[in-house]
Amino acid sequence: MPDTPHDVTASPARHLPSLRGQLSLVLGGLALAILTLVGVYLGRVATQELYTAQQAVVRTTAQFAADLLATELRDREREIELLSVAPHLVDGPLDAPRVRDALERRAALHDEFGWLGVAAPDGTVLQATGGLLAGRSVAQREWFIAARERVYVGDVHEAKLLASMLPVAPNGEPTRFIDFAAPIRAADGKLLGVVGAHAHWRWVTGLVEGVTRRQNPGGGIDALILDRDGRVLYPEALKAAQADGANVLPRPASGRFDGELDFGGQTYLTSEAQLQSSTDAALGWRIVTRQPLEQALRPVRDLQRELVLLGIMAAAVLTLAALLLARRISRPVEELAQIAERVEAERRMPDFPPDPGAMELARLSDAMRAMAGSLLATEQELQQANATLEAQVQQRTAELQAANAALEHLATRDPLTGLHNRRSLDARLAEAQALDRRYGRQRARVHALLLLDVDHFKRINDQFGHPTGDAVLRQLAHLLQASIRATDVAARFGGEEFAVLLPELAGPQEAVIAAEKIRAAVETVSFAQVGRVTVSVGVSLASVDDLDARPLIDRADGALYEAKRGGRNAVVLKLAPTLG
Ligand SMILES: Nc1nc2c(ncn2[C@@H]2O[C@H](COP(=O)(O)OP(=O)(O)OP(=O)(O)O)[C@@H](O)[C@H]2O)c(=O)[nH]1
Repeated sequence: MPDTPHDVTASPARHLPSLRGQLSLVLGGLALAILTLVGVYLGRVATQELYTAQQAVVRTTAQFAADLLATELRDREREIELLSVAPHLVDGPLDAPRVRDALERRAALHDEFGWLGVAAPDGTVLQATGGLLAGRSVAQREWFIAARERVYVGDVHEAKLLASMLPVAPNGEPTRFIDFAAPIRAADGKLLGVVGAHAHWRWVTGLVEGVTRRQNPGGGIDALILDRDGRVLYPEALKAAQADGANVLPRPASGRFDGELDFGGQTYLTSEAQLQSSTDAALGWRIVTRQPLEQALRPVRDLQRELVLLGIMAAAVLTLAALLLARRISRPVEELAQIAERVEAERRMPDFPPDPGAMELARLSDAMRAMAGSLLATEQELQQANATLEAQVQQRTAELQAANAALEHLATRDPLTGLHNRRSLDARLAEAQALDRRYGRQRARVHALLLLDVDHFKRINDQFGHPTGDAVLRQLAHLLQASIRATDVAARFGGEEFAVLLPELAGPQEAVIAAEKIRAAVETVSFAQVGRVTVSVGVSLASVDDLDARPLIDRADGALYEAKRGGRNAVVLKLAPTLG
C-alpha cells in the first residue's frame, strides 16, 4: 500500500461540474421550460379566443352602425314625408307664416337639419329656416327634380348655395349635406310644391362614431362609410387621400371586407355591413369597421409578457430552492469525501458526522465507517504480515548466502587441504592469462606458475599409512599457504602435487625466489610422525605466445620433472622459448 496519500487535487473529479450547480441548472431550466411551454400554449389558445372575440366585436360594430344609420335615415325620410302631407302645407298657401313656423319647429327639434325649406313647383324657394335661399331657385337641384315625383334621399354632397350662408364646421371641413325631400300634393294629386331638408353630414358620421365608441370603449376600432361604388365617404382623411389617387383600400378577393386585410402596410381585422333601406331611395352605403390586428391581440401579448416574467421569476425561485436543496445534499457528501480523504492520509478512524441529514446519507455514512474500519484493520494485518515476511526473507537470504558460500567453497576448494581445487586454479589461470593478453607485450607484469611435488611420498604412505600421508598433505598445504602472499593462489593440483599461481611479477627471478622460499620452509619443518619432508618445484612464467594455460602448465611440469631428475628438493625454472 502506498505511504503517501492519494493526490485529490489531481483527481478528475475536480474538473466535473458540482452537484449543486447541476441540480440548480436542471431545476431552474425545467421551470423555465415548463412555464415557457405553458406560456406558449396559453398564448396560442388566448390568441385564438381573442381573435374570434375581436372579430365578433368588429363585425357587430359594423352591423350596429349600419342598422342605426339605416334607422335614423329612414326616420328623417319619414319626417319629411310626414311634413309633406301636413295639412298646413297641403292646404296652403305655402308662403303662409305658419308654414315657416312649422319648418322652424322641425329644425329646432332636429338640429341635424342645417336647412328646411319649401319650394314652389317651378323651383322658387317660398319658405326656409332662417329665411335662407328664400326667393332663390332650386329648380336645377337634384333633390328638387327628384322630389317632384317621389320621396327622395340623396347622397352626401358639398353645400352649394348654402355654403357661404352657414357657419363653417369647427374642424374646417367643408359643409356637407345629405338631402331629404318629398312632393307636396293636393288631394287631387296636383303638385303644390316640394319640401326639402339638408341634414348635416357630421350628424351621420357622429352616429357612426357613437356606435364605435359604445361598442369598443377601449378604442382601436374605427369605421369607414363607403358609397355604392366603393368610394370612401368617411373618414375625411381617407376620402381626401383617395381623391388624390392614393390606394387607400384593400381589394379583398371575396369582394367583402372580412377578416385580416392590409390597409397601407398595416394588418387590420375587418368587417362590413350593408345599409339596409326599406324605401326606394336606397343609398347603397356600406359601413366598414376595422381594428389593427396588433392592437386587437395586444392583451395576449401582455399576457405572454406577464407569463414570461412569471416564468423567469419562478425559474429564479426554483433555482434558489434547488441551490439550497443541493447544498443540503452536497454538504454532507463533501464532509464524507473529506473523511474518506482523511482516512487515506492519516490511516486512522476519524469521527463521522452524527446526523448526515437524510436516511440515504446516513446509510452512506454507516457503510463508509464500516469500510474504513475494515480497510484499516486489513491494512494493519498486512503491515504485520509484511514485517513477518521481511524477517523471514532476511533469514532465508542469510541461509541462502551461507548455503551459496558453502557450495562455492565445495565447488572451488579441495576437501582434504582446504586449498583451491584444480577447477578453481584453472579459472584463476584463465583470468590471469586474459589480463596479460589484454595488455600484450607492453605489459611489464607477468604471472608465474609453481608446480610442487612431495618427494618420495609413496614411501611415506607405505611406511606410515595413508592417513599419515593425508596429514602430511594437510600440513604441507598449511605451510604453503603461510609462505605465499594473499594475492597468490595455492591449489592442490592432484594427488601429492600442488600448484601456486603468482600474479603480477616483475620477472622470473621473483618466481624462483618464491619457489625457493617454499622449498626451504618445507625442508626445515618437521612433519608429525614423519619428520623431514622435501618438495621439488617446477617454475615457469606465462608467455604472450601462450594460447591458453596449457603451455604454462606443461613448462612448469617439465621444470618439475627436471627438478626430480636432478635429485629432488630443488627448484627448476623453465621459460617459454621466446623468453628463454
Ligand atoms: N596418503 C595419500 N597418498 C596419496 C594421495 N594421492 C596420491 N597419493 C600417493 O602418492 C604416491 C605418489 O607416488 P609416486 O607418484 O610414485 O611418487 P613418489 O613416491 O612421491 O616419488 P617421486 O615423486 O618420484 O619422488 C602414490 O603412492 C599415491 O598413492 C593422497 O591423497 N593421500
